[in-house]
Amino acid sequence: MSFLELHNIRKAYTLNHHENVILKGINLNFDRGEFISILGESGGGKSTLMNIIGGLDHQYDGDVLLEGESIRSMHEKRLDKYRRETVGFIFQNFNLVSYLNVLDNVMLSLKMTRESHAEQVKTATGLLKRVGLAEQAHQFPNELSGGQKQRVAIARALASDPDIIIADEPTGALDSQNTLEVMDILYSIAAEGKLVITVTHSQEVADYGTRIVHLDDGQIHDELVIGAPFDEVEKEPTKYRTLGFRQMFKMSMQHMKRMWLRYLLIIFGSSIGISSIVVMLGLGSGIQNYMNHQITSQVNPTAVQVSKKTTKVSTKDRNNAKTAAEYKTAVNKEQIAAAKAAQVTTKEAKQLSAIKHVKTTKLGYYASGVKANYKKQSVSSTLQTDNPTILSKTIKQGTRPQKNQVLIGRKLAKKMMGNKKYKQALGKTVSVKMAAVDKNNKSVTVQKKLKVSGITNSDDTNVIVLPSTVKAMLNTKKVVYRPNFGIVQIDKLAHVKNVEKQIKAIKTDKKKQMFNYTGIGDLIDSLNTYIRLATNVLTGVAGIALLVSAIMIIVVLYVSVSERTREIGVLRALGARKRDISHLFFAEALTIGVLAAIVGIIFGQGWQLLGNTAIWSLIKYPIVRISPMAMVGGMTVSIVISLLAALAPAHMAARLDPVESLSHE
Ligand SMILES: Nc1ncnc2c1ncn2[C@@H]1O[C@H](COP(=O)(O)OP(=O)(O)OP(=O)(O)O)[C@@H](O)[C@H]1O
Repeated sequence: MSFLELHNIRKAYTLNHHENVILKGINLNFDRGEFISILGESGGGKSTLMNIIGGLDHQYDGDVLLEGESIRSMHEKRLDKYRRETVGFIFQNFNLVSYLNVLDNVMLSLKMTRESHAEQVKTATGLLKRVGLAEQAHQFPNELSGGQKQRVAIARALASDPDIIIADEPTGALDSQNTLEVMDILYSIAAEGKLVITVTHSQEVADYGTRIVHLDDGQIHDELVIGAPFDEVEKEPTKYRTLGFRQMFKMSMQHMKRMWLRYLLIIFGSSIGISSIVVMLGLGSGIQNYMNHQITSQVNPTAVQVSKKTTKVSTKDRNNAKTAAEYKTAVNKEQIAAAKAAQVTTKEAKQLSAIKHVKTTKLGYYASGVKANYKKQSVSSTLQTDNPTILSKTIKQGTRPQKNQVLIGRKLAKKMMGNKKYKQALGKTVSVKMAAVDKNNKSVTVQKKLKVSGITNSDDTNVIVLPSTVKAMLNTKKVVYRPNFGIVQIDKLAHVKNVEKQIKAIKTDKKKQMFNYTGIGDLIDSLNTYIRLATNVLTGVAGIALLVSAIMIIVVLYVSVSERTREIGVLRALGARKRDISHLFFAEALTIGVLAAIVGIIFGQGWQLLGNTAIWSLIKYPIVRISPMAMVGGMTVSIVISLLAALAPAHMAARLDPVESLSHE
């Protein structure tokens, strides 16, 4: 059994329904230490045969046996391993990776060995020394002569220490001096006990071999042994591994660095989409915060004022009254009935407190038809006991009322002191007068002098006092203090709507709705929902920019695949797996995604600064607020979009046929 055996290899191409047979049954045996020259005319099928031996082409009849193992029946993974570990390719047109320097081109093969990085550099440097290129290690392929390029290719083929070196027209593009040098190197490789198979149409080159095989018209015409094979040399077994994502990522970086302008533009383009999304989200949350800030600076949205739902008081007596006295009595009765109906009891307050998410229920007293008298002026007012719906921040002068004190609306202060001097109302004494119903169901008027403790910024004539003040006022006429509203304090704005629903659901004994409520929590909640909706719509519109950037990434990656087709062929010939090839493009997409997101977020911050500075003089509030969540979201969207955009190009690259890739023009 020979080291490598070709059994009846037959290969045909079908073009326009016409079968063109290229190899017509090739039988050959090769051993280690042989330097085989396959000599033949152009178009005779030499390269086709090399691709079959090298495991790049498996569309043929017959078989290739490596130490008895059929290459034809090798599954993909084993075939990758065969190319990685057993075969080293040298091509007529060198096929160096243009964006890698000489050392990195040689290292490409070494990356598939388990040597440490330092060992790999040492091996690669040693190989470059051997082919006479130690000085050029850091030059790029376009800075080398043809002969130098081919020597780099030889060093790369040797790097993984393969058993077979396949050289397809290695001197085809070289002058005679370089041909001589390259053939000398190949000869020395064979002398180390490796199997070297070269393809040539030059008799002179073929004469370097230990055996010349004439291939013509797809057949072996004759074989000529012109030298003894070299002895096998014992060698240390090399440990191999596949190219990992890290390696492919590094290669992508090197490629992107070489093509920096293209990638800079695409990153810039994609970042516009990301920054628009981030800014839209920031604007949405900024507007929401601003509106909430504006509203909550005036009212407490989580406090709901609850009062009894007014039932119709019968006006029968009033309508039937015959005398003025009867009419007055009837009205008095109506007032008593209304006051009674409006009363909120402790038991009912407990019912309100029992609702989920209600923190407290505080009872208070409210009266309309109140008169606030100061000097000769009498101003119509409403009285209310102090409660959490009155926010301290609305008190612009003075403080909340203590006992026998009153907090008044700005309008009342203006009426008392005049528009310009209204602040002077602070500390003045106002006589507050209101009607009440006493124990004997008689309408009485109660009155008390109260000191102004503060002025609110609300434009009304309201007077706000402590319950104890009202109690004392009512007590002057022996009227019992009966609260007629409740303030329900809810734990969170989001629960306001639900609590309000439940307040509405509380029924009287007669199955009628018991309470009415006033509060703006549900309004704010609805407002927030609308703002969120508008933000989402705007973000969606900004997302169109992302769609455009996704298309740009797809186009750039397709261009990249097309430009790198040969490189893909070389990588496959060196033993890279399909997965490694697709990783090459996913790594590019990932880099674009991450960098576009970073640039987009920086742009977003810039827009935020610009927008907020521009609007500051107007509203004194930062209207754009890019949250960390929005930034994380922008980053995620950018990466996901880029990776999705890479799916098709990466898939296409991975599926490229190695032979076709290598012959790509
Ligand atoms: N993909 C293909 N489809 C159809 N025909 C092909 C294909 N690849 C190669 N051929 C044909 O196969 C024949 C052999 O090609 P091959 O490259 O093996 O020849 P060669 O002996 O290496 O020639 P050269 O020395 O010029 O490189 C040629 O006639 C070529 O036209």
